[in-house]
Amino acid sequence: MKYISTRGEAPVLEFQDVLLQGLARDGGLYLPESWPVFDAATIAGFAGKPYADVALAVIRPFVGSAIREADLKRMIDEAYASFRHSAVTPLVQIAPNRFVLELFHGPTLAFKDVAMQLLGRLMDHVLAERGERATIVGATSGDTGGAAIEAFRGRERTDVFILFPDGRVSDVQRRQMTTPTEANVHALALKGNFDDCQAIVKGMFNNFAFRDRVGLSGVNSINWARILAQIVYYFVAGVALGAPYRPVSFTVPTGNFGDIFAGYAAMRMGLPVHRLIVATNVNDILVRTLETGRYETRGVAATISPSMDIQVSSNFERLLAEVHGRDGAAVRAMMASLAQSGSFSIAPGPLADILRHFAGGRCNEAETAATISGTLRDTGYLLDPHTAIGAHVAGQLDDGTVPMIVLGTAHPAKFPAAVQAASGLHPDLPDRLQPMMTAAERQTVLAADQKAVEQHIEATARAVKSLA
Ligand SMILES: Cc1ncc(COP(=O)(O)O)c(C=O)c1O
Ligand SMILES: N[C@@H](CCOP(=O)(O)O)C(=O)O
Repeated sequence: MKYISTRGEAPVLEFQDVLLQGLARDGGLYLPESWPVFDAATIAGFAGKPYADVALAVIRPFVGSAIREADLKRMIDEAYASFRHSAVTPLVQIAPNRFVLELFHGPTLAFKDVAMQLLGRLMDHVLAERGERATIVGATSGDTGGAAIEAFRGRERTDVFILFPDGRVSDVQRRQMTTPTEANVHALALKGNFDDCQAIVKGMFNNFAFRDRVGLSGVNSINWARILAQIVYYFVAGVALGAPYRPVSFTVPTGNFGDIFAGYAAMRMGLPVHRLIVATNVNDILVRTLETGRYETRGVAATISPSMDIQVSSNFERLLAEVHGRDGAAVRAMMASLAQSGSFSIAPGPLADILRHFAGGRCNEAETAATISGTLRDTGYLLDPHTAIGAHVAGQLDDGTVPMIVLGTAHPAKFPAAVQAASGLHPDLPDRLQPMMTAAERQTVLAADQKAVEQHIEATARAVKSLA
């Protein structure tokens, strides 16, 4: 399988290089040259199979001959053995024809583990084969950072630097990043918001001299392998509820558009998907875009669903590339307008294409809290604030024709203050995570300034390398 950039001007790459690159050198995001398509019999055959077996079947066509099948299988088996539920991503029914797909049974209690546990192993494998090291960077609004650090801590071939907005993540999220003691882990608290962190990460990828000097790799969902691993659970959930013989719908708590783009990919690969519903908090740029065809950034408000406090939604560019027939010039024009004026418009044809599959709804702070308390009262099920946004929007937009699957993106114990305020219940962390709540923290506070971050990384990454 070959990969091309959404902006059409970066080298065409094989899987191993896409895995290590992160952002394409033209500033775009990599997409597979074509979508592998499974026939109905193949999809039906996923029913009842272990998660890791479905993962191998879904992921293998994208990897091709880049990694030996036995190695790929071993890494997938190991990645999902680290999950605390035998189904890996179980479905729980919360209402007639409505389900939560629990994606938070991995080591850091968020859906990011599903991809990151595999990504860490894949990167290590490719780096070892090449005899190389990499400097991993990531921007986080809370969950990607902890999952990345968990996946890469102590790995010899990588130093991992995570940029997070100081004071804007939950205590649990921060401690997941600041308490690991391994020398290759670096938590950077930036004086800004998530969009500042993400812009600095992208800026570092666009600084080719720096990028090449430190061997930069990215673990945000700009990295295709992140999306790839997330496609799997759409198939697993879909077949559990009747696909390919009947369609299903998904409502996805959305920020960077990575998770829901994985659902779009599953649909392109043959999964019958009735609708993909984007659910946002009050930072609703994507919902406004679906309503008006105009993508327009505004300030970011801090909410009780901090992981979704995002304006610049990276993976929307992948969808734009799809609905513009992979026309790199069209994507470049929209992204240039975004960089210059903070906005761009989508032409009526591509917008209609998007709206054939996607709908969107928003959920404010009071509605989030009311959904947590109402769902607990009616069903006994405790939602985290992000999943609650999905549940609320599903309630608004579900047309009731097919099973609706709400993606359960985090465990409520990651956001105990918000959950307790809404429901009166204090969700406890699992015992294995309790020690970090009293462990010493280690972080570096920096201005939200690309140069400052680059200088810190260059100095620190070299120091760690010279110890290795
Ligand atoms: C708990 C949680 N829910 C939802 C999201 C949004 O997912 P995405 O950025 O893939 O749209 C995130 C962050 O990415 C998250 O951490
Ligand atoms: N919500 C995310 C933001 C980064 O998203 P990613 O999927 O692009 O890594 C987080 O929790 O960090």
